[in-house]
Amino acid sequence: MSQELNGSQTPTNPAKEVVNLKRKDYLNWDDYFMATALLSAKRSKDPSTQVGACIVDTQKRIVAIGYNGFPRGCSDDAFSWSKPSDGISTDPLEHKYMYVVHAEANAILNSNGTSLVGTRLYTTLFPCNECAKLIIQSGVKEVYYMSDKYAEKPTFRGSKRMFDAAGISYKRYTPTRKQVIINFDEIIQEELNISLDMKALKM
Ligand SMILES: Nc1ccn([C@H]2C[C@H](O)[C@@H](COP(=O)(O)O)O2)c(=O)n1
Ligand SMILES: [Zn+2]
Repeated sequence: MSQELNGSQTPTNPAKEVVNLKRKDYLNWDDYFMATALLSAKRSKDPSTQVGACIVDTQKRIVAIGYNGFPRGCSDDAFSWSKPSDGISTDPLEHKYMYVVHAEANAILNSNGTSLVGTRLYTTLFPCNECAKLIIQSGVKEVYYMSDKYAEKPTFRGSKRMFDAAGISYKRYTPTRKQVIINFDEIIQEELNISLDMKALKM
């Protein structure tokens, strides 16, 4: 028996199945933002610890990224990446700590005037006390970190104390996958294969 539709009804076909080719292994948001922080860290020239940070707004838009490096104009060839434990020099002016801008600080500076109020910061290393001050003052509300390897150092204990007082939440991030691979070669090869296929088809 056929049914008549009145003005407020729309025709539906419950028997029809939607063929959905949506990928299943796409990156989830958190892995994507932490991977962005990790990719950013790859820009760092620090020989011992490369740090990356990525700041994301409530609409899941990346508003800033940064990594640890020397300030603009302070060339990596003129300033040293050594540190006291290297035994190269005892002069603090020869150590990286005097000059390096931390990843989180660089990310905040790179936000270029965009409000960071209510944002979330993904960082590959827990923020130090100096970065914690900037994070708090710029309005970042949440911190996701990968490593807390310096947790026992007073500067890192100090940041937790400030975060607790300021109501900033901080959480160690556990990725949902083992790796994110970016294989330039594979992409180039795929394009070569396609153009070879096209040529073969024309012949
Ligand atoms: N949250 C942090 C902590 C440290 N950094 C930077 C500062 C140095 O370049 C490096 C640490 O060097 P290490 O003492 O491990 O030889 O990481 C940062 O950007 N953000
Ligand atoms: Zn710092």
